[in-house]
Amino acid sequence: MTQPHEDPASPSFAAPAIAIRGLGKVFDHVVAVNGVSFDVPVGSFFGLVGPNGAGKTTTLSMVTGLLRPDAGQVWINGVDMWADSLEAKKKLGVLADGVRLFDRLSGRQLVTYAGLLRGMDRETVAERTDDLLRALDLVDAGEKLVVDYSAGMTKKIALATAMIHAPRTLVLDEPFEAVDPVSAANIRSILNDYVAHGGTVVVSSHVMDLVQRMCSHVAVMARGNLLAIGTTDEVRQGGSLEDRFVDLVGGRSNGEGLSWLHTS
Ligand SMILES: Nc1ncnc2c1ncn2[C@@H]1O[C@H](COP(=O)(O)OP(=O)(O)OP(=O)(O)O)[C@@H](O)[C@H]1O
Repeated sequence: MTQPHEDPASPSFAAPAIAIRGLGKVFDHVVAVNGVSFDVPVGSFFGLVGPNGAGKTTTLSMVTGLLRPDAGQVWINGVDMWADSLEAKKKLGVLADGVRLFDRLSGRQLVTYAGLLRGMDRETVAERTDDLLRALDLVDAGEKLVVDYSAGMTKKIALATAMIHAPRTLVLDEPFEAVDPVSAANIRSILNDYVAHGGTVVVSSHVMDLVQRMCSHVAVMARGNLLAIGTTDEVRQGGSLEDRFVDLVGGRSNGEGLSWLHTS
């Protein structure tokens, strides 16, 4: 199980990839995240799921140092994100939702910039940029400005910027959104390979089928609370993850009240 039992600040604590304790955020009286606590084990492929407005992006933004929590703490491989952000951020690669990219750069320039910003030498950055553009099927688009990319291409180039420095943990908010099926399969195999070699991946997604097939662990959030957490098999309890998700979250409406939409 991935529910926390120990204090991450204790010296005997075997640091998970991410430890979250009592994390909370309120926006204008809306409780976006309501004091959640969980661990993401090292080497796991961890899915964070929940309906629209559940608090997934807010949680991931606080985990990755983009949004200051109102309450609680986050440790990345044992390093306190908000006490030592610089050190904690070195261990992370982040694909954030809705964050602007420098889109007047070409794809190649953007990935190169991300590598240099991480303090890598030019030669390694150039080699890895070539590898990433090839793996993500962006070689032809490498010289094109990011502002002219499609939504899926933008997602893929942002993913490349998150991976260039070979972080220990990747936190990816909706990495498959708008991405075509072939590119999604390529991204999945890159991520599977990364996990097989000791990396940790956290993804948020609305696609239950994908999460069930891909993730070793799942957390289900709704209205800022954690409803279930564990290995994917523990959470789905023998059924499909989608059925379990609907059971936990509720809210099926069957289109009631929309009879005016019927054409005959
Ligand atoms: N900057 C903000 N200002 C005000 N309210 C916000 C802000 N960001 C998020 N919220 C609110 O916090 C709640 C959680 O939003 P969040 O974006 O974290 O949900 P989510 O689970 O990522 O949703 P989705 O699946 O639709 O992306 C929502 O009620 C949202 O309206």
